[in-house]
Amino acid sequence: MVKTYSNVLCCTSGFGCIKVKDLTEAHTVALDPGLTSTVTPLLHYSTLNVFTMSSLRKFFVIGNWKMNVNKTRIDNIVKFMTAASLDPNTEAVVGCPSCYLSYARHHLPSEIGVAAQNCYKVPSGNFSGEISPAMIQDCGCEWVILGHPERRTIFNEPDELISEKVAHAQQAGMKVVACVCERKEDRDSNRTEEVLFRQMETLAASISDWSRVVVAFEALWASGTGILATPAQVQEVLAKLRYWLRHNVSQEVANATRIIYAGSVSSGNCQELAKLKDLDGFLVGSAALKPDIVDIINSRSTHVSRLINIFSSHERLSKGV
Ligand SMILES: O=C(CO)COP(=O)(O)O
Repeated sequence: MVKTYSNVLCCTSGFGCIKVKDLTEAHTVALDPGLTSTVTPLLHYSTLNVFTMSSLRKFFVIGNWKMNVNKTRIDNIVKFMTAASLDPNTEAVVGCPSCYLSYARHHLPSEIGVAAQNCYKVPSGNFSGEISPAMIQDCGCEWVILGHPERRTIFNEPDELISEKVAHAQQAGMKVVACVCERKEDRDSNRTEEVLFRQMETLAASISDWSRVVVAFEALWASGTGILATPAQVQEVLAKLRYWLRHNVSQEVANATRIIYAGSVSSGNCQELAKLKDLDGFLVGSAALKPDIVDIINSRSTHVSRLINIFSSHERLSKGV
């Protein structure tokens, strides 16, 4: 029996990640008798995990609370996030209003990161109403969301200012969720690529350490509008962003950088989206205030479990059991 899977790597937790074959995105693995003999020894480990290429980038889910929480609501979110079993293969972070950063950090388990939703471009000074990366770190938090679509569109933050903020946050040692977005009029006028690539260009100019950056793409036309982006639409844009990284930064950065999607992600659509080849997680708004965020954090585990099952049944078949 010959089965073909795309971009499959096998890994045992005891031995770290073992590449079955040096796969590029274009390769496929044929589980014919020749290759099966290479794969089979690995299948004997009980802790076998099977990953797609995209799983080399740890799945990343950030629930952005925006301006929708108070202490009581945070307590409630902390309760259901703490009680749930969260997939350890997902890096989970919450985006918290600045006045509650310390409170959220204090109450959430340390495995869940806390991000500020914005910051300014200098460490301190006479900038009423602003906070700095140093202040966020002083609250025990290591992440910041910059260039969020609401900052870009409601507060008219230009690319250049966002770029300066990213540069300073990186210099200060923060991890950054750098956002790019597409409006309905961009899509309607076929300007998606042009608009996103322009945003990527100004962002990239300010990034000194890509290993501490997650790129978030938001389809603004699919956020709070009742219109959902189809998986094909999401994949198309994420692939374009990865292409941009490959051609304008490097192959390594394109392979390693997590690109996540935002726009009405829910417990209903997350599993389907989580299978997309270039999707490495989600930036979640309204569903982050509800227990749905747990399903979204766990949306990949079902996919991985399914792959493990496929391999387990193949192993049983090859043993004739
Ligand atoms: O802006 C967003 C996350 O920051 C997206 O919000 P929704 O998930 O509510 O569409």
